[in-house]
Amino acid sequence: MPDPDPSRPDAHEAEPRGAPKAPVRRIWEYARPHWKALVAGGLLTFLGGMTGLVQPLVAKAVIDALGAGESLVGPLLVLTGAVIGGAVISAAGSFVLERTGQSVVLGVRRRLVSRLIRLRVAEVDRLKPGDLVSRLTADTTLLRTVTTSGISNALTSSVLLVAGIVLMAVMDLFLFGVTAVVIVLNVVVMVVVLPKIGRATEASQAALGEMGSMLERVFGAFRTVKAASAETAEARRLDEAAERAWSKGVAVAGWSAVAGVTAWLAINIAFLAVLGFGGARVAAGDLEVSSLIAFLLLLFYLMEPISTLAESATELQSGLAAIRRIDEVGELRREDTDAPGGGDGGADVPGGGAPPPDPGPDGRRPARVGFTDVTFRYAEGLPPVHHGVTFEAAGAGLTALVGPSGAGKTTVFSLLERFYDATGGSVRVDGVDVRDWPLAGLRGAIGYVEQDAPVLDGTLRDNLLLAAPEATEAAIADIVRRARLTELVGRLPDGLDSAVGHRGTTISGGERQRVAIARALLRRPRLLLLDEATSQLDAANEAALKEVMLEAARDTNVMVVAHRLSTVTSADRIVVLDAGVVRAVGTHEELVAADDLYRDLAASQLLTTP
Ligand SMILES: Nc1ncnc2c1ncn2[C@@H]1O[C@H](COP(=O)(O)OP(=O)(O)OP(=O)(O)O)[C@@H](O)[C@H]1O
Repeated sequence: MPDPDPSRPDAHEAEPRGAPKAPVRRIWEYARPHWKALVAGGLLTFLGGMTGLVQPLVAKAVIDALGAGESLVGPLLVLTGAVIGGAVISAAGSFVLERTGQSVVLGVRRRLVSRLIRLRVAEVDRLKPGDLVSRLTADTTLLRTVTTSGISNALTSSVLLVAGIVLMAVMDLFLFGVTAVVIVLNVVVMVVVLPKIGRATEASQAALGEMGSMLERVFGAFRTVKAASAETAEARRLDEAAERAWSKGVAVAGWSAVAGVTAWLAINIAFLAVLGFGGARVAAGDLEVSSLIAFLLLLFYLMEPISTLAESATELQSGLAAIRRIDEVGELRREDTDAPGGGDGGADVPGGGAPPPDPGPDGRRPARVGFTDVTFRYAEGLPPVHHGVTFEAAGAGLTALVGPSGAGKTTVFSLLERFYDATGGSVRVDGVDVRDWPLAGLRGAIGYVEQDAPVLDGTLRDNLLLAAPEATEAAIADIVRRARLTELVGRLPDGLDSAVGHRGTTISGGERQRVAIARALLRRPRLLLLDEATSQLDAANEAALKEVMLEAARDTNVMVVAHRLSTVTSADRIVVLDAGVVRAVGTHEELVAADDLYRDLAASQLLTTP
């Protein structure tokens, strides 16, 4: 048996994370796998844009030809070709970019799903699932805009702008100087406005996430909300969050408008300035009219790249806000629940590398469970739940955990499933510390029925097969019979293929517990953990399932948490937990004779007289 090493939990902790990367680099990391498509789309858009650049030059040629009395056919044909060709190329470019944006989002969503589904239980306990959902949906959608139009538009507009500026400088250095002053002023305004857009977008997305969490809270306890007549109060909370999202959205709109109008004003002021100064120079005979017209056309042509650049910068800020929220999910600790060779290998809580212990010739050897001096607290700052729990539950048989509410019984199961790691001592299955088991192997050996026996949205069959997707029809039929589900299956319109509703809303609490027990048994576990699994059953069904439990205990290590001692009087051993320590272990008769707390518990349930 490996000796517990107090420093060990740290060995399983996350590697220290590196310094946070610059957000623009993060955008590039998302886009990098698609760089070829991005370059292709960007090039097409750029080419489409360049055809526009030809237009002022051809217009100058047309005017010059008019003045010289030459034919207009050639320049007009070139102009028409440039317009049509430019339109087709631009459309192709925009499709390629849009497709790339969708692919980037797909990649991000896949990565997020893979991370979310593998989060540590402790992380999900403290987070709000509604907010996580909004990160997967709303924030990734925001990212799409950046990677579609944002990056490539910014690049192509910059190139077009530079090309236009060079052309201007070549055409007339003085007028170019006038234009440059106006454009620099525009850039200064942008530098001030853009970070405000980023911050407002992030706050707006956070408010959306908050709405998701609130909705989840309401639908998670819908009947309670109704019964408490709390609809109005809950709706008000949702309204407030919606208003927060609205006000931040309005702020984004306001700052985006400032950015847009600044770009527009810059071009128009530049136009007026060029018209004024250029007109004066034409009047003085220093500049040809055609050159002034071409310069003005060029200026108008640059209006589009400049406003696109402003738009892209705005989108980029929104995308960065989304990336910050998406990246926060990457910071959460997750576990390696994949079979060896599976997963992405980057888990913060890896399963141990030791080969799982031999499960016996038929894969059904009952597991041995051992706790030695286990200490545990749920989080820093919270009081310890276990103060040194020690007990053995080896081989086949029924072990019951009893004790007052809050004594730490469910926590014993959570440590066995490795939802949490003990802070000290050792939790062993088959003599191997659970941290040394591959996680998938450990959980594969265990069947677990949670306290509130959740049923997932889907059919009854989906629910039974959740932990044992390969189970045969015969095995399912056998489990249905043993878990006393035959009557339910017969009553449901489509038998096993009937939907059981969101959280099992169309079946009763007792039926839900039986479905959960059947699901755990179908897996043919070597260790079966039942947490208050029969608390909602009527006397007849409880007696029947007690039979099932005892039958399973013949070749499985079955551990049950029970408040109703009637369920466990025939257990092979009863572990009495009180305030995080094991105060006694024995059979019912031994404990009634030797342990005051157990005797009181038994007496209060009329099993014995004090
Ligand atoms: N996820 C959690 N985060 C923080 N504290 C928790 C968490 N789960 C349980 N606790 C606390 O740990 C203590 C032990 O809880 P546990 O559920 O193990 O008790 P229990 O003996 O199973 O109780 P019950 O019989 O009422 O189900 C309780 O004080 C509880 O409030």
